[in-house]
Amino acid sequence: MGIVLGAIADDFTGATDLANNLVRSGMRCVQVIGVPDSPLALENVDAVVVALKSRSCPVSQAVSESLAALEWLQEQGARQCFFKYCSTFDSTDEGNIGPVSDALLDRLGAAQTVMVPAFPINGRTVYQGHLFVGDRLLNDSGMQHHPLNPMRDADLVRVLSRQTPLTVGLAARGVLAEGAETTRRHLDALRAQKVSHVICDTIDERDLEVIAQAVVDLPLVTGGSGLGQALPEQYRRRGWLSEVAEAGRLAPSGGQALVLSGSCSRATLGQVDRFLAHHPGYALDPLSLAEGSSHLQQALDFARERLAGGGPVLIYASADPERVKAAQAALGTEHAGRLVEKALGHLATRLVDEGVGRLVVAGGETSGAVVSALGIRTLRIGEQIDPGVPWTQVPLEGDRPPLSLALKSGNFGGPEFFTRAFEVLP
Ligand SMILES: Nc1ncnc2c1ncn2[C@@H]1O[C@H](COP(=O)(O)OP(=O)(O)OP(=O)(O)O)[C@@H](O)[C@H]1O
Ligand SMILES: O=C(O)[C@@H](O)C(=O)CO
Repeated sequence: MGIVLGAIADDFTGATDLANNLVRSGMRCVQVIGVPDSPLALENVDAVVVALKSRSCPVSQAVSESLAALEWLQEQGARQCFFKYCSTFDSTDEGNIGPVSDALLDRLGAAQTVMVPAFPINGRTVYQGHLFVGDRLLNDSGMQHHPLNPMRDADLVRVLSRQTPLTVGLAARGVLAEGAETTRRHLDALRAQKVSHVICDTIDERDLEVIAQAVVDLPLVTGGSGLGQALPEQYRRRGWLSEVAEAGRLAPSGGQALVLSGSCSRATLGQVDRFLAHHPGYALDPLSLAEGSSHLQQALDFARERLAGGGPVLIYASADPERVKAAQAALGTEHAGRLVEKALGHLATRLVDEGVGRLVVAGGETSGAVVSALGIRTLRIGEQIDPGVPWTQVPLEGDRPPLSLALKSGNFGGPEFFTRAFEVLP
């Protein structure tokens, strides 16, 4: 018997977020970085999340990597496929949510999928197809300033329709309120009208349960990690899960404590400010990084000195929208981002080599860069720090104890996240 759920996540923090919710709902889950090129031991595993870095790359690359992940997950016997993207629907008019979903549907020979980005516990809800972050519409939530994929429209039917030639429809709250059977019939009716993508309203956990029940037999579901919290119960009812697993407890960790932040999201900016009130931090500036290696060397020296003094230490490129815009105007958006990601990846490898054993990374793209630089292939999910962000554990080479690693999505975590993370760790 193969795995029950095979998930493809378009970034690394998103993958960890989904894996965290699956584990908390009782699935035994492994997260892998990229499509594995060697066989994995998957006994006693119910779900595998393949973490890609396909959110902001060219469409053709996102499609081909996602299809390769699907093929691998099918080889592992996955009964259902889950395309995980951001709860703030991060994408542009070109993609990648639409084209990747289209390609997955086509490869699976399926006529329809649902789009369920909501994550109510973290304030992401959808009503009449409009995405809210807390009490703000998406386009007024700070996401309109995102460095790579500014979200300037909260109407997801409209947003997705710009990304796909297929027809996009809506399962509105009124339908969900009638229960799973009515929702399933609504999906069937839309399918008969050739609606391939159905944006689902979701205002609370109950809606997620209804959706999960209505879509458990679809070959492909898509969305945020909220749906991942509700699906395991449906798999259990189908008898597909053999036992209720407990979220793994990680071995106690040691080593120096470091935070690397490349996220410019509103929540991260607040967390950076709070951390700096009591702890040392060094600001990386893309314009100075572009001038040569001395700025990065200064950051490294700063971190070494402060880590030796006991830490935790923060190195951050996180900056307000004006400063991000200025750097992007001078360097180009992609180049500015790449300079920052490369610098943080370099700091991570050097400082982990030198004794950092507890590492928090903020930002999805940033996490992708850091995890790739560290050559990490698989992650074990451990204690949750805040909703959507668990500690994970990664084996290190030689006889070194494993690295404790937390990958924080830009807008996740409470204001004191960067200090709280180290308090939660055993
Ligand atoms: N000062 C800066 N100027 C320009 N670009 C920056 C700056 N600081 C960070 N960046 C880039 O902005 C991007 C931020 O994306 P990232 O995914 O890491 O964070 P996020 O969007 O807040 O997180 P998430 O995707 O989890 O919501 C990265 O590519 C990063 O390198
Ligand atoms: O869904 C979310 O908000 C996160 O898991 C994420 O993908 C941010 O990068």
